Amino acid sequence: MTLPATPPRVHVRAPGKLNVFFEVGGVHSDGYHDVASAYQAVSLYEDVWAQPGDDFTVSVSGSVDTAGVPQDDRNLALRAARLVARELGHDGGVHLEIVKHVPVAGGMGGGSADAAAALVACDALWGGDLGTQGLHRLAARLGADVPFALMGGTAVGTGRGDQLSPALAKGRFDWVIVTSEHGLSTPEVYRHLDDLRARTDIGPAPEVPTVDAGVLHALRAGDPVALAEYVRNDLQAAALSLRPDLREPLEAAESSGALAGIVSGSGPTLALLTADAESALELQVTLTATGYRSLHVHGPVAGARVMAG
Ligand SMILES: C[C@](O)(CO)[C@H](O)COP(=O)(O)OP(=O)(O)OC[C@H]1O[C@@H](n2ccc(N)nc2=O)[C@H](O)[C@@H]1O
Ligand SMILES: Nc1ncnc2c1ncn2[C@@H]1O[C@H](COP(=O)(O)OP(=O)(O)OP(=O)(O)O)[C@@H](O)[C@H]1O
Repeated sequence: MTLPATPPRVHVRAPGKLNVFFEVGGVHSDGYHDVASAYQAVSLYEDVWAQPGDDFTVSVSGSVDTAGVPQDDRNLALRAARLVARELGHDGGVHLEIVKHVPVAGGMGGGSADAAAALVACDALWGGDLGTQGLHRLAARLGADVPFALMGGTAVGTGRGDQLSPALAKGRFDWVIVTSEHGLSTPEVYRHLDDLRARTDIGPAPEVPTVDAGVLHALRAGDPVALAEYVRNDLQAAALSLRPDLREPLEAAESSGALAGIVSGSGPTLALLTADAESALELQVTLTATGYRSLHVHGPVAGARVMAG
């Protein structure tokens, strides 16, 4: 007796990210800003399963509120799948099953992780061999954060944030993240920063955004205390202006043992740096008892990769 063939199914996991340091320069006519980012991939993951289908379809579930995630052609992972199909000349479709753990519109690049995972999954499913460079090229067409979700680890991103070079990081960094019920729109936060720069005294955009050498040194040394001196995010002023309620948990964290606290990317998730895993656990317990939704994560972790089974 022959058993019916099980359709092939590829499982890829991709990480969320924090911007340990983020400097924003001037804006171009296409609406994009020059940036300098020190990215770190952290242990909060998106899982994507890809299996052959007649059309391009997606289903989304997870441990976070997924109500804001489109399940049609606007879904970034589905757009990634279509790009791979076009690139490989593949004429079938795919069903993507996404299980999300990264907060939606939270500033941790969850949609970008889904897209990176879909690129890798579809390339594997259809027997393509796009390779690191081919995948990176497609990733950059999908969004500024997508190439880093492919690469993972710790890296410096310039240009739109998509021109990457790996950064050395020793050991692990323990972070507590504080999540919000409602997300922030990335373009709106960037626009608000431009507006604040034009109207207030927060200072002008840097001519050439650059990651401070102190950040790279602290990462290389595996020294969270030194890193705390340098963590910074230019989008923070805009995110806090749009969401003043974030000031309270930031202050609470800093008085409860965090070495430093910043808004992650375009927010509203907060990233709190701690000395080690034990301190992170203590901080998380304190913040949870105060009523904040918090999670302990660590970085760096690997980028999008195929999982066994
Ligand atoms: C805030 C960060 O998450 C930090 O890593 C990224 O800069 C945003 O990356 P992303 O969400 O992948 O961004 P995209 O989807 O490419 O762009 C969304 C919008 O964000 C703004 N954007 C994004 C990246 C960049 N360097 N400058 C920008 O001004 C633009 O308005 C753009 O239309
Ligand atoms: N697969 C996806 N997962 C989540 N959001 C998606 C996806 N595809 C499209 N989107 C849209 O993108 C928006 C931003 O989602 P995402 O969760 O990536 O935000 P983010 O983490 O703030 O992004 P970033 O930090 O890269 O700016 C969502 O509000 C949603 O409308």
